[in-house]
Amino acid sequence: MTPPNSYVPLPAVFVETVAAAVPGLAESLDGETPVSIRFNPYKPGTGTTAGCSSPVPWTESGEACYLAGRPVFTADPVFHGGAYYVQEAGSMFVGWLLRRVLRQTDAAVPKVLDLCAAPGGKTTHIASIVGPRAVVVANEVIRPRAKILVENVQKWGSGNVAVTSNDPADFGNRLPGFFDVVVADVPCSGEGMFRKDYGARAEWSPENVQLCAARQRRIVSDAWDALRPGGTLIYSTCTFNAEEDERNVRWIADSLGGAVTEYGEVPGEIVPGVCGGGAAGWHFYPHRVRSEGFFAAAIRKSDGPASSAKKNKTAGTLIPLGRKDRDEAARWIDPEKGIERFAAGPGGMSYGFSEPMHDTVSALLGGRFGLLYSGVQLGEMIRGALKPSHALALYHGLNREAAAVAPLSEEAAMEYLRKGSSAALLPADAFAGGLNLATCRGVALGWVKRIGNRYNNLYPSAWRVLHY
Ligand SMILES: C[S@@+](CC[C@H](N)C(=O)[O-])C[C@H]1O[C@@H](n2cnc3c(N)ncnc32)[C@H](O)[C@@H]1O
Repeated sequence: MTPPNSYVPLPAVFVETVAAAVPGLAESLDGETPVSIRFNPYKPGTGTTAGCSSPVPWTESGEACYLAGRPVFTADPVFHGGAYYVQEAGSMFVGWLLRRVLRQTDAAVPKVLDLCAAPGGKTTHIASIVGPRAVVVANEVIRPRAKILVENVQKWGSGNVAVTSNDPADFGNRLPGFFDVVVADVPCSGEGMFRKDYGARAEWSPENVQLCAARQRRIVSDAWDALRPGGTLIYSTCTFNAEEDERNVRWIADSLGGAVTEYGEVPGEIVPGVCGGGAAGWHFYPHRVRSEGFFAAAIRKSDGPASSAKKNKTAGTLIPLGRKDRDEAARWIDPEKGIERFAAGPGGMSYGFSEPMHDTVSALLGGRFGLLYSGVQLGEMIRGALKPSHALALYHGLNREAAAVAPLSEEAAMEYLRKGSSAALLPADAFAGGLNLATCRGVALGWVKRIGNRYNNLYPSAWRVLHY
């Protein structure tokens, strides 16, 4: 058996076919991998900018940067508080496209479906761009991966994401015309990862490319009806070959009914894919840009009536909190951050939603979607008092007046994230009596409850930082 990431040569057929068509590509796949991070605009000024070397050219000012080296991210407390996301630079181009798509949409509050969403790189980026009152439905069909997606969504703390775990066809069948934008970051043959992941080289074969291309077409066509007429599909892969990239884009436009959108002003090093005579999508080649391989395209769905054949008319029911519980819930939330509805959810938990998120969650429940998370999980309401959940601690709109704030040093914060209680690193007098919000460099990390000279570290056991 090949040990993890031990050297594997580039597949010969790949070199002779895909790479031969792009001079310089094969050589670049043995070079250094750039490291880049994207900051959380909902938690401004809290990420580490110290290691930034230069901005990622296709992002907005201050949105993302390359780092001079690769720090141990797990040893940085604010990484666990969602201050930034470690994301491949090319993948951030989805944000570049989304901004242009949204400028052309007439939807006042856009609804975006991120169809293949785990672990959440694009989801957190989309949630940052669309604003707190818009709605992102992040879907991941594979359950264990969907759990990681929930964790990353909670850490990001934007409050505008619902997480589902469904087959793409469920969206096409049960929510026709619901979304203004669908992002399909489809599973692919991973040629763009050949530089940093030798496992991807070992798994590559021409047959697998064909299988991936067919699966990608199936995923997109299954979900296509969920996109409203005039809405836009953003299609992306982390591979170079035309089967999964340009040819699939052409197939989507021709067979499903849409037009490939062109945008000017793209940074020059990004190579437009050529398809059917016109530009169709953009290629990120590692010998041209500081990025792993990536491809993205935007396809505007033709105007026409929304499909309604299989429309599910039953809206799900969210049970609103009674007045007293609602007042208690509202006390924990900054009223400026757009949470307008409070409802009881599964497991005795209470949730906060913007109005558009409330409507979306109702539609998802009505369509019997596997809803794993939505809006802001507030916590458990026990006899009129909220026992706040961990997700609320990480929500950017938490009212910091609702509990004492305990600012921790880096060392103390790491001890907290280890779920430790060392008297030397994390003494009880770091906390006020009762409930405390543990923070580091202003970023919320989680809750601590102090009773007398003892305290309970309430960081979730499942998230405990074990190695760094
Ligand atoms: C390229 S990854 C997504 C990465 C993610 N968008 C991000 O930026 O963090 C593709 C995802 O598609 C999921 N997937 C695999 N098979 C699928 C299928 N048949 N339908 C939908 N999604 C699938 C994988 O589990 C994986 O999470």
